Amino acid sequence: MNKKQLFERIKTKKSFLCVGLDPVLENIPKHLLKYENPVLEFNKQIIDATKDLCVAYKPNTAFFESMGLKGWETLIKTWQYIPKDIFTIADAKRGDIGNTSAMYADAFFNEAKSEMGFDAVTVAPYMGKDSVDPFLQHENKWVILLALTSNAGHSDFQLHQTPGGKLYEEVIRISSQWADSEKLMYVVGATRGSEFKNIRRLAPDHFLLVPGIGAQGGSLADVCQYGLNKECGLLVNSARAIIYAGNGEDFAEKARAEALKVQQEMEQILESAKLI
Ligand SMILES: O=c1ccn([C@@H]2O[C@H](COP(=O)(O)O)[C@@H](O)[C@H]2O)c(=O)[nH]1
Repeated sequence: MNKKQLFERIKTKKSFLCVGLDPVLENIPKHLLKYENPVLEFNKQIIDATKDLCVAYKPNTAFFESMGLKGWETLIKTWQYIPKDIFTIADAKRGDIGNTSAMYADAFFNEAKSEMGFDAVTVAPYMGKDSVDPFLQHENKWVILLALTSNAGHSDFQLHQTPGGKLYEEVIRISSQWADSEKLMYVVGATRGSEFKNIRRLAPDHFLLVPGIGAQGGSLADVCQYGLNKECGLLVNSARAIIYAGNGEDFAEKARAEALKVQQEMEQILESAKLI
């Protein structure tokens, strides 16, 4: 899916919500345990309940990898279940020397080889251009580089002053020479509301993947005040606040109600910005 198509989906659905699929077996409703694969059933019901309200799904691979072989199989089946017109992000935070990154890229992009063809994968920029290039070489696929993360530890390195500015600013400035805004997005935490103005100065045209509303307490309004651009430019993720909105037999309805609240706020924001 290219940038234009992504913006079209956002306008059609009046939403830039990305639902995070971060399932934990111990947290899913007990009545699902009768299924052969309870986590897959949970994901399917969450997808069925929210697919008209969001434009993207973001499974974080850690939640699947932690379940061993069954988890990887669940990730594949979850990706396959997501409707093909919805943007898919493997939140895997990969990046290694070139030949290894090429294998990571195949793992998430090369459907013929790995049975998964995500639209995008999150990548750590720390090892530099040759670690990111193998992901960028895949046509019609996106790299989402970690820039300014939502966690408290973001200040340990990302805010460090370098001769060229803060380290995260250097990540954006240097990496934006590796690929344009048709292939590259950045992760910016919703908890970093005050930095969005600065980020838009460095990356006016790029889509930003924004985790941190919901369970982490970030504000959608603050993100949008400076984060929106002329093509929306935001995919705002929420996982726990949606997928665990309920844990009884009606968990999917509760998840839908929570996703609907976010979608309705997004619709108002898009209208006020005259993007729809
Ligand atoms: O800076 C970052 C980068 C990634 N994440 C991931 O996003 C989701 C957030 O989940 P919530 O339950 O909505 O808090 C999760 O997969 C994180 O690993 C992030 O939070 N911050």
